[in-house]
Amino acid sequence: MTRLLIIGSLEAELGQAARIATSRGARLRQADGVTSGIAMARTEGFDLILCDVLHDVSWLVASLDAERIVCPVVACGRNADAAAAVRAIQAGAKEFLPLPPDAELIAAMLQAAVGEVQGPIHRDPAMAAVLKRAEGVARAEASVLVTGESGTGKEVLARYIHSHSRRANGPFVALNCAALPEALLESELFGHEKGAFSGAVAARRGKFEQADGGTLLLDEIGEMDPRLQAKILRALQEREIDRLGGAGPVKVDVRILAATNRDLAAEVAAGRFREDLFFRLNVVALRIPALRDRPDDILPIAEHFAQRYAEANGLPHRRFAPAARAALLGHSWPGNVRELENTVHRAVLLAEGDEIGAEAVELHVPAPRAADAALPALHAEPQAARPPGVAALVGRRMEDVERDLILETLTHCLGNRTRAAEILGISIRTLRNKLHEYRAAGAPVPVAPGQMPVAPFPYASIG
Ligand SMILES: Nc1ncnc2c1ncn2[C@@H]1O[C@H](COP(=O)(O)OP(=O)(O)OP(=O)(O)O)[C@@H](O)[C@H]1O
Repeated sequence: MTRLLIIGSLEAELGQAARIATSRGARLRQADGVTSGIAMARTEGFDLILCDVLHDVSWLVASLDAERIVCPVVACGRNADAAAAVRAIQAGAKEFLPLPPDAELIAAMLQAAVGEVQGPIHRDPAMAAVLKRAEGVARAEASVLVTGESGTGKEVLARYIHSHSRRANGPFVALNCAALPEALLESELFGHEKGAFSGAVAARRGKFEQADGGTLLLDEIGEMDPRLQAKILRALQEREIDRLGGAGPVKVDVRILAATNRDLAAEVAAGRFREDLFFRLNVVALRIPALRDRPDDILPIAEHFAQRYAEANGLPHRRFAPAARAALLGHSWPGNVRELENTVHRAVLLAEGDEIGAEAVELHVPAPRAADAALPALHAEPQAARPPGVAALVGRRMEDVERDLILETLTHCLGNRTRAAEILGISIRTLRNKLHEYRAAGAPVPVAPGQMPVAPFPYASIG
């Protein structure tokens, strides 16, 4: 069920949008203005916010961002012209919905907000086996640990488990444990009371409370600090959490799914991950194979995205030409499904003619490990054995070379932070902190594919 917040008056066309959304199964809340909308978003989880352009969309997006409330905002307005759509997108809205509303468009938005409802697309027997196992465990209450390389579809599988569980009508809440520094992650997980720390201007429910009655996905759990691991363990064992600054424990009824692209058993052996928590999470383990190890999935997933991005960009649906299919099948997909999705998205936009030809399928050949490529060995070999290009770096500041290497690697990984951190051999948290610094200094930082605006109308892609 999609949890929708509408900011604006429900009289006239916006009320019509609200009726369409509820008839499609959305749970609706309404706020008269941005301030009350943000207050609601702080305490309740929403999958989507629809905001009338009569209100300050830009302030809404900036406030959500500042409070780290992750929720897509769709702006909507009457008598919409291209300029109104452009302004909304520039203000940070994900899409623009012209009023009066189109029922199909609202249905598509609701579906996109909760992700792939039909579950992972697959044809390969290796993936079919994983899904069969997932369905088998979905109805149990046990924790599930989903592992697999970055971009293989761990979150998609977690949603699939939730939608096949007894909790399907409850909320599905996901949190990326690598995205935040420890102190923020703690308040994000467990919530806080007003005044619990400087900056806690209002009380806020954490993800555990937001997921009450449903499922909480702890993504990239391998990155979590040991002190927080202990708190997660307590939440799992006692079924209660402590808000920061709270007077007493709060009961929560949450099923935990965890995902990681690390080898958690090895992390336990290395003393970086608590063994007791590992056993608690690893009651059922599901490993998603890399895309190169399930080649029969490549074309069905590519067709799916070709259709989806053609629709989203107002283009006709075209099939892949035989040479394009061969190119897709011949690639090793180091970025897995995320890379395939991005490649197909680009191919749909680049293709000319009645089919998507091989020339529109731009594939990135994996680079050698950055550490091998950029740095000379300690016991330097004779000049000729050095990686090419290193001599050209002499005279540059270490800091600048590091920044260029990080941004170049991220571009190579199509904006995928997890993959870039893997290649660079640094933690995702370090990578994110560095990107934050670079962005603050005005450097252009590549955007992750999942964050690329997908425009339902040709003009909404501007901004
Ligand atoms: N089988 C699939 N069918 C359709 N879409 C898929 C499938 N697997 C993955 N995707 C899409 O690929 C992208 C990456 O998937 P997802 O975020 O679930 O991967 P992940 O393994 O959790 O990545 P990370 O480790 O980087 O967090 C998403 O846009 C998702 O919708």
